Amino acid sequence: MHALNSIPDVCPLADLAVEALIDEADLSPKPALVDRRGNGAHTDLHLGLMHASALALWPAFQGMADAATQHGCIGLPLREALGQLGREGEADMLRTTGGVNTHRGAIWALGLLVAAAALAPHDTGAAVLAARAAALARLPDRSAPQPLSHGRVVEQRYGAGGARAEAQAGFPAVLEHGLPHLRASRLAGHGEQNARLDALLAIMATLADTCVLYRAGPEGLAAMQTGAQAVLTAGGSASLAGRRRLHQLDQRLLALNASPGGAADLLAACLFIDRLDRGEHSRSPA
Ligand SMILES: CC(C)(COP(=O)(O)OP(=O)(O)OC[C@H]1O[C@@H](n2cnc3c(N)ncnc32)[C@H](O)[C@@H]1O)[C@@H](O)C(=O)NCCC(=O)NCCS
Ligand SMILES: Nc1ncnc2c1ncn2[C@@H]1O[C@H](COP(=O)(O)OP(=O)(O)OP(=O)(O)O)[C@@H](O)[C@H]1O
Repeated sequence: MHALNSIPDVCPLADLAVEALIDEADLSPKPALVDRRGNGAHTDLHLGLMHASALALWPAFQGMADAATQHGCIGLPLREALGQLGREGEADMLRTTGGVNTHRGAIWALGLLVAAAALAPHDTGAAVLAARAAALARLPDRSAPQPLSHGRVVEQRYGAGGARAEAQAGFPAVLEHGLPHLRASRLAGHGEQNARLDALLAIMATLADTCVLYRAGPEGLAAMQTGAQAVLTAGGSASLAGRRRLHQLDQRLLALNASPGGAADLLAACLFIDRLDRGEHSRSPA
């Protein structure tokens, strides 16, 4: 276990991961998710809890960066060290939130990406970074317990691969959808918040989000994907027509209790990858 008062110096990679989580939580208006307006479809979450959880994860991300630096290459020893650190991070999260799952998927995605960045701190372009994270995710972790998580239930019921498959494939939802939309919206002058919302919507439009599948089944998933695409087709978050569609999507997902938590995690991963791709960690590697 890590103690916050034992943090040595500023760690850019762990800082970037925590900042990505806080930026994701603060982004508003997100459909059916916790944001500055409220709790979305979640009775047990609120923005303060998301912030506290994000901050509590700093030592776990720092530990993952350190482990990658120490091991120095992709292989089973590093994979198993990361698995242990990820589970400790989850325990830190649950202690902080009183048992509520605020960031399980995000610890997984960002943890792999932090380790991938620390392995080669001067080679953190989006594609190579995601490929290294994917290689780590594909390695088996012999010590991993196999609890019947919501993701496993949904995998058995609908064949959705969820957070594991997304990471093992190199985060296609981020690289092929989130990141291109983030940058296209910025280039179009839509403003940073609208660009981030468009990135989230682009991820939602294609993702098999196991949070949504667990809570609302295939009907909920279809509502999420078609509703998100409708916002983008109408002109995105910066347009009046897009904002109307976004409001309709929010109402529809709330009615279905369908919170796109997996898409939210991947938006945080997208913001992290974007900043590394732009060289924002180069002051000091880990
Ligand atoms: C792989 C994880 C996410 C467990 O996955 P599983 O699907 O069984 O769990 P669960 O139902 O709790 O879902 C996890 C979360 O993933 C997110 N998610 C849902 N769908 C998706 C998707 N398609 N893509 C990405 N993330 C998704 C959601 O936020 C969801 O809450 C993780 O908790 C885990 O096993 N960690 C072990 C520790 C480890 O190995 N860490 C090493 C790297 S840090
Ligand atoms: N802003 C956000 N609002 C809500 N969920 C988010 C947000 N950002 C990320 N998430 C992700 O959504 C997941 C929480 O979703 P959910 O509450 O459905 O989880 P669960 O533990 O599978 O289900 P339940 O709460 O029904 O037991 C977390 O893993 C978290 O990473």
